[in-house]
Amino acid sequence: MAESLYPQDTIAALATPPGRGGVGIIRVSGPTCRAIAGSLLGHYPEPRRALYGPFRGEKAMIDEGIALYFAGPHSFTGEDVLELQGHGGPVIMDLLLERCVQLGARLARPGEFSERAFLNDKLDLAQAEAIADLIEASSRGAAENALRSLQGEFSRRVEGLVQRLIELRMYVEAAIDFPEEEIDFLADGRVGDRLATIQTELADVRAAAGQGALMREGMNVVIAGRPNAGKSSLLNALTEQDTAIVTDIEGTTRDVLREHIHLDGMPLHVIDTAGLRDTPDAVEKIGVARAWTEIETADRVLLLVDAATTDAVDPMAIWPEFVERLADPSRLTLVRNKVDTSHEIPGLDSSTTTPVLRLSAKTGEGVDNLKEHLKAVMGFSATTEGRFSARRRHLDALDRADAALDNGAAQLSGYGAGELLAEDLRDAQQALGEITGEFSADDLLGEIFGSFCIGK
Ligand SMILES: Nc1nc2c(c(=O)[nH]1)N(C=O)[C@@H](CNc1ccc(C(=O)N[C@@H](CCC(=O)O)C(=O)O)cc1)CN2
Ligand SMILES: Nc1nc2c(ncn2[C@@H]2O[C@H](COP(=O)(O)OP(=O)(O)OP(=O)(O)O)[C@@H](O)[C@H]2O)c(=O)[nH]1
Ligand SMILES: [Mg+2]
Repeated sequence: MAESLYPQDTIAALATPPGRGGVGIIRVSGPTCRAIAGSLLGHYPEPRRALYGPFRGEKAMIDEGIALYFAGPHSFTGEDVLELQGHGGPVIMDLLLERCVQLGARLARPGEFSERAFLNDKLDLAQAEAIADLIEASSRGAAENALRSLQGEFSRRVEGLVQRLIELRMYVEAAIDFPEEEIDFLADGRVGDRLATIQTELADVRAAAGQGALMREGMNVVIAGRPNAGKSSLLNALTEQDTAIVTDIEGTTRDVLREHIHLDGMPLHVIDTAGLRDTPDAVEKIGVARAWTEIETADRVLLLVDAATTDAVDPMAIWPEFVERLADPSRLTLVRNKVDTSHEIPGLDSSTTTPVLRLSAKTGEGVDNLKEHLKAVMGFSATTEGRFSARRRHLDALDRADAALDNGAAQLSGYGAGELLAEDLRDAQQALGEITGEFSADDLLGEIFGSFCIGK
């Protein structure tokens, strides 16, 4: 039986997607696995050896399938694990699961297998999250990144940083504790040098994690503007599909439309909105309010104007109220549409404060320039080297570690306060430890694993 730090009951769940499939797998983990296997199969299975035979129900045979047994701790969860690979029909799977429950298992919560693997030190938290990211990956690039994180690429880099921080803390704390040794560590450039090295490495990890999070989550781009500017036409041009209704009637689009595309593997969520105007129409009013909600939360806002209506390239000159309502105008790109009629040269003009893109949603000229521009503003680079998947939670932790180190560096150069430096180093270490789950609150674990699918 598994020697688990956390003695647990036995859990069971369908590991394959619900519905019909060639094969369906029920996974069971916990101390009663062996007994369940004995009752179901008629004898105890040998670990890690596929066993073909009948799965017995209480009275009648349930299925003829393959059983796989892993004796803890050499299993995915670190506990005893039994897999029942049967014919993939919902009735058979239900009967098998019900039988496991009769024999002492309970139904697993979402993510509970991975949670046990984490609690039994089979995976750290970043690796466990990478499993979910791998399953949810929406592009090859995202899947490759998740696999690298699962294999420990991200964790190793974080742990490397933690190791260096520990060494530096020991040095600084020794100097505080034994002032009589007269290690004037503040004058001693080594502390500053080591701190700077850690900061550089942290900056590298942050950049890589930022790319990883971008590949996982993508960016929200909202197309906004007056009625008839060509917003829905641009959505269709970007997705290369006839998704949105396009007419020359103002107020055609009322609902928010969302489409998902990829730019070199980066997910792009393109959002078409109702044309912004004051209107007595109750339905259109709601559409305009929804458009604003999207504009306020987008990563990037494309303010689309019909180039025939204005020569201006400064959004403040075109529509000051719009710019003022944006919380952060640096998210804005001005798109001058319909260059096929205005005869402007399509492409990006970044000589202005707000970047200006000229294109024609109708002919498609300039649309590729827009795609390049979107990748560039998100800092997306197409190299895959050294990349790994990361989540917002990880970026937050890296940001906090970075802020603590910045503080520490200021203490060192400004006041020479060793105690305060030591505290900042500890804070940085703590923040990094949250990534791998070395320090983690129960509610955080609940939140992370609760978002996994059942059977994972
Ligand atoms: N049938 C099946 N396929 C699967 C899984 C599974 O649980 N069952 N996995 C589930 O996600 C993934 C594979 N992950 C696994 C990870 C560790 C171990 C395991 O037995 N580890 C032991 C032995 C390691 C070894 O022999 O090198 C250990 O860590 O001690 C098994 C599956 C994908 N494919
Ligand atoms: N010549 C030309 N016409 C365009 C271009 N883009 C859109 N149009 C036309 O402009 C009109 C309005 O286009 P839509 O895409 O429906 O505009 P919209 O901004 O979504 O309009 P609302 O949904 O009403 O807010 C249609 O007749 C389009 O064919 C373009 O690049 N060139
Ligand atoms: Mg529209």
